[in-house]
Amino acid sequence: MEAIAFTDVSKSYGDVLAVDGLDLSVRAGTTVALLGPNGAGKSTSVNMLLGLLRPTRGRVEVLGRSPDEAVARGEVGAMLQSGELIPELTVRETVDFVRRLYPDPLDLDEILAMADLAGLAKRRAGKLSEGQAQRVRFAMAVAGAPELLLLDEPTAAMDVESRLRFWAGMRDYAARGRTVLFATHYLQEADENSDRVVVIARGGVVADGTAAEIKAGVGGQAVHFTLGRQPAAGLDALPGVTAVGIQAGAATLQTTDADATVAALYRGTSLEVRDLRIAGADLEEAFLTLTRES
Ligand SMILES: Nc1ncnc2c1ncn2[C@@H]1O[C@H](COP(=O)(O)OP(=O)(O)OP(=O)(O)O)[C@@H](O)[C@H]1O
Repeated sequence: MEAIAFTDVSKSYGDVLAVDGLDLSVRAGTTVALLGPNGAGKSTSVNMLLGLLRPTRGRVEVLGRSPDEAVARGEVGAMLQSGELIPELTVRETVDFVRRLYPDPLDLDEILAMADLAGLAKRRAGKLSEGQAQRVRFAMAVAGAPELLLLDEPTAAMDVESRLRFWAGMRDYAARGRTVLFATHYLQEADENSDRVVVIARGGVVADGTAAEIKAGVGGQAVHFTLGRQPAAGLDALPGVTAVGIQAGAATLQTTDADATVAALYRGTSLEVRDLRIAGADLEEAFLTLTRES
């Protein structure tokens, strides 16, 4: 069963085309990271899944229904980029208030434990740090035990420790067989917390797979070595080389054929090459290659 289905979806704001012919389906039970640079169309896509925005063209389905129906049935939980809490209510009161709106909510203490809020249950919402308030928003999003959980840049205001705790809570929820889609710019978060990474740029999908598949698909390698004060002229003409970077006497050659590049570096130049190292493209390089404006 598909939890999410975008079929040839476009969304324009006036003459800005924010989402451009998006086709994406997500099987129930999967955790998907929607990764993309600023303005790629992530929030617009999430808001269409919630029925907050209507597509200009195409069809959006959530759990086999229209977004409005799925939301009305309490099947979708969301943590959006903003959302004020009621400052006078305690954390416990806030979460309990929300869970009572749903037909079959999770147990209150279970929610507080999952969102790592048990120690803050009596704190008034107005006294929370921004990272703590984000954990309350997460608790509110899972309170109704939704089949589909949507998280739009959930860790934006969190420090390292809060992030780790947050992702542990998210994985706990996903492990119950629920579908989770989260939007992020953080490559590492996408890599570590999803089953599938969908990279979007300019409103469309530019790569889709596990983080390992995306890295392999870009296929490039990097040859690093110490150049010191020797001249760098000619490095860009070596076989396979697509880009040359020199920083503080250290050279990095991006290449499509590391063997040919290294062979030519030793045989075809008179450079004294030291500390040579070959590395696969990491997700960051893959992301930059995929989303570069051309
Ligand atoms: N209400 C709006 N009116 C006009 N243009 C908009 C509106 N909302 C978004 N846009 C534009 O649509 C494009 C996609 O925006 P969107 O917020 O979906 O991207 P995003 O991937 O979520 O970006 P970010 O990572 O910065 O949150 C951008 O060019 C943005 O400027």
